[in-house]
Amino acid sequence: MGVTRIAIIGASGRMGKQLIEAVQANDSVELGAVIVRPGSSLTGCDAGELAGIGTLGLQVVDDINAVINDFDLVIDFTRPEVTLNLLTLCCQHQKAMVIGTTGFDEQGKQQIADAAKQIPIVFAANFSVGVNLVLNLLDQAAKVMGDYADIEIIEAHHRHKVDAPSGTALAMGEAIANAMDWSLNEHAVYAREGITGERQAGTIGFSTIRAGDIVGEHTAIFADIGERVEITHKASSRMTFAKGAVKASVWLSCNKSGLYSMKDVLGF
Ligand SMILES: NC(=O)C1=CN([C@@H]2O[C@H](COP(=O)(O)OP(=O)(O)OC[C@H]3O[C@@H](n4cnc5c(N)ncnc54)[C@H](OP(=O)(O)O)[C@@H]3O)[C@@H](O)[C@H]2O)C=CC1
Ligand SMILES: O=C(O)C1=N[C@H](C(=O)O)C[C@H](O)C1
Repeated sequence: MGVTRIAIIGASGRMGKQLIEAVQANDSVELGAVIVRPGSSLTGCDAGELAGIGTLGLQVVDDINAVINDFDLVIDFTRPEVTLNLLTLCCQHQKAMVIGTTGFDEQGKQQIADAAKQIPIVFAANFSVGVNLVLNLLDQAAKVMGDYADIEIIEAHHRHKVDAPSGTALAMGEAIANAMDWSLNEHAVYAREGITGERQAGTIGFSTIRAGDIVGEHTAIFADIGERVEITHKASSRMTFAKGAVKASVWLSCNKSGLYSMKDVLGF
């Protein structure tokens, strides 16, 4: 089998540019297509110039149909509406997908699961090794402390982030809820304001910070009277996520249709 040819959609974005660089740096894959929003002023420019890594000789396009034969797999870090449109096209043309976009509602997640019956998809709210390790640690912490400790998840991101809580915070909540045999929706407290009353036992509280250029920070607290455990992950570079997405692409190119997580890719 040849080298996997990758298309990057949303190439003008914070993650899009990092992904161009990460694909270019990995010999197991090659950059097949680089796509921006229809009508974007970046159309026609060089993909390497867009990413700030010098000239690559690959032109940025604004119509994925124009490059449909130039790639095997799409990496998508965009917005839910972009991802959901892309699912149909990828199913039609049998293209694998690595999806890092966050902010889907239940219906959107179901559409991804349905598409994965036809094509291979890795879908993860966070492609870093560290966060996926944290998801495992949370399972253990919840099993030991979850039935008596107060559980809170705090996340902090840059001022441009549009969804809250972050996909990672929700994945952390899911990991804890699964360990406790809870439904996250029934146990989550997403907002507190005014006279809230005392904290209810058996809930998972979420708090969100949006400030400056924070790349992504997540903490889960398990607090009892007299002691507390805090499990924290801090990302300091988006390249961590981009390298993880490329690793997932290489792994996915050897796998059949199905819905996979980053934990599947990392093997834990
Ligand atoms: N899973 C993970 O590990 C990570 C996930 N993320 C997630 O990735 C997503 C993107 O994050 P980030 O790169 O910071 O966001 P940006 O806003 O920087 O990038 C979004 C990209 O999507 C494009 N886009 C948005 N709307 C449309 C549209 N309607 N049609 C076509 N293109 C569109 C934008 O184009 P334009 O520039 O023209 O607006 C841009 O290229 C978010 O959901 C974020 O939460 C981020 C980091 C890590
Ligand atoms: O929007 C971001 O920046 C990030 N989004 C992801 C999320 O919502 O969890 C992952 C990472 O924390 C950065």
